Amino acid sequence: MSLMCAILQALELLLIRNYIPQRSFFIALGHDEEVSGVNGAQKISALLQARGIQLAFIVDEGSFLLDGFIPNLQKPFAMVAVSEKGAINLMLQVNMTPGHSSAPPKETSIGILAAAVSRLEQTPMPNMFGGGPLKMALQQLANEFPFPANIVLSNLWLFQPLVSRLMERNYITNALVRTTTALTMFNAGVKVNVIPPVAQATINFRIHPAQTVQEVLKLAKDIVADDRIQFHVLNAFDPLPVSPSDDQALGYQLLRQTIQSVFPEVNIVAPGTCIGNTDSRHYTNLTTGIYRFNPIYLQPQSFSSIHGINEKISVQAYETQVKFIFEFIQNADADPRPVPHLHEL
Ligand SMILES: CCCCCCCC/C=C\CCCCCCCC(=O)N[C@@H](CCSC)C(=O)O
Repeated sequence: MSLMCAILQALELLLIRNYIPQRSFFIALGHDEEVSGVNGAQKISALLQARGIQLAFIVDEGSFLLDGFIPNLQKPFAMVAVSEKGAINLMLQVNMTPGHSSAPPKETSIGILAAAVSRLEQTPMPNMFGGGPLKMALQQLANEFPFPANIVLSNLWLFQPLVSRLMERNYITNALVRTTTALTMFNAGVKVNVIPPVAQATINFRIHPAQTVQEVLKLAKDIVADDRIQFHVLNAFDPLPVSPSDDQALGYQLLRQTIQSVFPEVNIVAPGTCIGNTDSRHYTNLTTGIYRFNPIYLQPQSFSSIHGINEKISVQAYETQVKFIFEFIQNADADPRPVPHLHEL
């Protein structure tokens, strides 16, 4: 929400200054972003495609200036998400004969389903650490760590098993190394003395970039291993492709340049994976450069306020958000050539 307001406010400031852009900018604000984007972003994307428009890159929400997420890393760093996890909403259902609770059967629909979802919760999907943006980010961050972590991260060919285990210890970094399994809904029973005929549970999986919808479904079926349980895929999509982050990647380099200018205290800009889902997945038909970055600091203690209690942003952080977008639009307008990568900041 704050990002949307910041975009509009930055545009207003540009208009007040009679700013006339040289290149075309599209501002796409979907009204249903939190519930799939099917009637907003998906339709905007189809309309742009019908008009023959191709985009140099797009920027959406989905990652931050991360502060305190990795133990021993003293300074914050900017993570620009160049990919995004996939997702499956899977509904499990058990149908049993209803009856009077005074003489219950050995197993009920609720008991069978509860055991199944518990198996899913207790059996994490495999740790997929080993490639993609996360490994690149850790290698870029290596020199920011004190000894011996710097040596460990510079030599992932040797220490990969150790690092992948350490990542599992924290529930946020764990989400970066595997497909996550979240039990989000459970419905059964309408009366205290009736054995219910139907029990339903919904599981929200966020798919690691190295896996697919089909692979995760197969794993889930193998873990549940109970023919009495029906599987209904409510909706699903594979992880998003990885956008370029090399020296020639215009969108990434413009973000890096603007981050360095607006947040001079940040030494490292690294590519990463968005663990949530954004509207940007509806725009893969228009560009291969999709970058997710919200120019605000995020600390682990604020993570739970996203979609949680007392979600907020300080006035100062909001002002910086506006400043970032104001500068980013002008930087993107100034020169269509990628900005050379500076290794020493
Ligand atoms: C190198 C280690 C650092 C690890 C830090 C990771 C921190 C990531 C922090 C935040 C991720 C927030 C994700 C934002 C996504 C916001 C959008 C959103 O909520 N989308 C909904 C929409 C669903 S529609 C299918 C969602 O449920 O994801």
